[in-house]
Amino acid sequence: MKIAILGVGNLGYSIALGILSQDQIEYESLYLSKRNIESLKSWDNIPKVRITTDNAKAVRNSEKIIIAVQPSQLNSILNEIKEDLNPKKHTIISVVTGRKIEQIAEIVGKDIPIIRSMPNTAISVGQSMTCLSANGSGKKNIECAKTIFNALGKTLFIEEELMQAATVICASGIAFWMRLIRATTQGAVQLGFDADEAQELSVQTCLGAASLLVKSGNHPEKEIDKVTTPSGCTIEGLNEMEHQGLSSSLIKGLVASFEKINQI
Ligand SMILES: NC(=O)C1=CN([C@@H]2O[C@H](COP(=O)(O)OP(=O)(O)OC[C@H]3O[C@@H](n4cnc5c(N)ncnc54)[C@H](O)[C@@H]3O)[C@@H](O)[C@H]2O)C=CC1
Ligand SMILES: O=C(O)[C@@H]1CCC=N1
Repeated sequence: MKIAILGVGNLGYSIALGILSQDQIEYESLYLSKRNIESLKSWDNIPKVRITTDNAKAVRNSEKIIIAVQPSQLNSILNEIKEDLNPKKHTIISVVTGRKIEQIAEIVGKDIPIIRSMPNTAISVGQSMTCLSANGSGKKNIECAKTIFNALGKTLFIEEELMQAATVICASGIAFWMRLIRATTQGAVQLGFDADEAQELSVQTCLGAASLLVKSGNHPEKEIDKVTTPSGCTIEGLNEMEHQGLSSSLIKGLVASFEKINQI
């Protein structure tokens, strides 16, 4: 596979880190393109990696074109590369929030295979949850996107109309889970732990809770039932959190995020 990432900012950088650190992705070349390449200078010596500001050159020398720019930058980059795109050679994989496959096809043409993808920043450590959707010709090439993103976490193919919801749950979700971890860390400090220990306790417990569900496939309440001793401290804490609106505030936050994303 010859891969290009156009727009190596927060997410593009995380994807590049993930590709470079996973041996399941066999790439012949990885072109990394951004406007100011100063921050990527140290990557210049990595075998098969090419750093450039020339998007068209990156496209000419690649097959899978991952576009990771801000929504407002998308049209200009598509206009820059459209003459170099060939439907028999290229697949566009856009991770741009809120921009539909149809909007990309309007600029590059309907024949170009287009895959819309929504990973999250945990892709840099091979633990992304990545949702994918595609146009007609993109669907034929979906395996290449799955090869990349399955090596960097898990993937789910979804209808494109669910992509905004997936963005909130999975991409913004990283920030939401970070806040929950931070809050439990703050609680642990208040209860007597040093900050470093508090974070370790919180993070490992979070990982343990997620791992229990991954391994068992159980509903969270089944695992909660195992922890909540009758009249015990867990149910006391849990009920107080719910009286204060824990589940309700999380759901309202997700819905607010979803409403905002539809305006982007
Ligand atoms: N940060 C995140 O967790 C996630 C971001 N996204 C989406 O991914 C996209 C990128 O987000 P970020 O990485 O956070 O943005 P960013 O602003 O950090 O990165 C964008 C990069 O593209 C470069 N760029 C802009 N125009 C260019 C051009 N014409 N040619 C080459 N490079 C160009 C910029 O210099 C910058 O390095 C956005 O659409 C965002 O909504 C999606 C999922 C998660
Ligand atoms: O906050 C945002 O708008 C972008 C989309 C998902 C993650 N970051």
